[in-house]
Amino acid sequence: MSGSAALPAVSALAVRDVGVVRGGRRVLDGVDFRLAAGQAMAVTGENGAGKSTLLRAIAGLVPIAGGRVALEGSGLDDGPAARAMHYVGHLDALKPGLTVAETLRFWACFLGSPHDGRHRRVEEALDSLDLAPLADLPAGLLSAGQRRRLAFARLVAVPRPVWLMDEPTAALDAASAARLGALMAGHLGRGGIVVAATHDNLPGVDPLRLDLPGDAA
Ligand SMILES: Nc1ncnc2c1ncn2[C@@H]1O[C@H](COP(=O)(O)OP(=O)(O)OP(=O)(O)O)[C@@H](O)[C@H]1O
Repeated sequence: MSGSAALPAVSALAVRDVGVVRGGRRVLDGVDFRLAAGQAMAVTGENGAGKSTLLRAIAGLVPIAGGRVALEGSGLDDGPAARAMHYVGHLDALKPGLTVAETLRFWACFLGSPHDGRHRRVEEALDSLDLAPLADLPAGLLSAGQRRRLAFARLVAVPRPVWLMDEPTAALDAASAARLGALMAGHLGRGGIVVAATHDNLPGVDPLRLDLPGDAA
């Protein structure tokens, strides 16, 4: 397994008493946890409990109505720090006309640092998610599971310490889920942090658990 890049330092992700209001309704209330470098959290709860909302709030994609999100030890701990995080949601934002390799090159250039060996990282990303045989295929022709693998390849192409993953194993077959598990385990081993909303187990990872109540109202 590849993806051996050193990560920018983050000693912990602290989510302190976070609340979120959506559509005039309180969806999350008093969510509070801290993950140290190397730790993973599986966020569970019934449909509508707020799992996706929590990930998006941590990523700074939806406003929080109270509390705070901090990346300790990074110098970025005053509020959400998007450039230290990857958010991989349900909808894989892929341009259908770009090939798999072009997509990864675009991400590496657009999101990565100019000094972090972009070309090598793109090769690593193709390899890590078994995408090399699909490198020249337009993203619009990929199957659901292949699209998902391409979305996760971004995590390798652009190293960031915090991975926020919404239903990461959805649409993945057993072999791809195992690859993803190995990728997550490697990330944690290098001091990364993972928060995953999931109804399933996370293969190869033994996460802490946060079960959101069904109705925070
Ligand atoms: N843009 C929005 N505007 C208003 N309400 C929203 C919006 N997005 C989500 N919600 C509401 O927020 C609540 C939490 O939704 P969320 O998608 O976070 O749940 P979830 O736990 O991820 O669900 P699932 O398991 O079905 O994916 C739901 O009641 C949903 O209707």
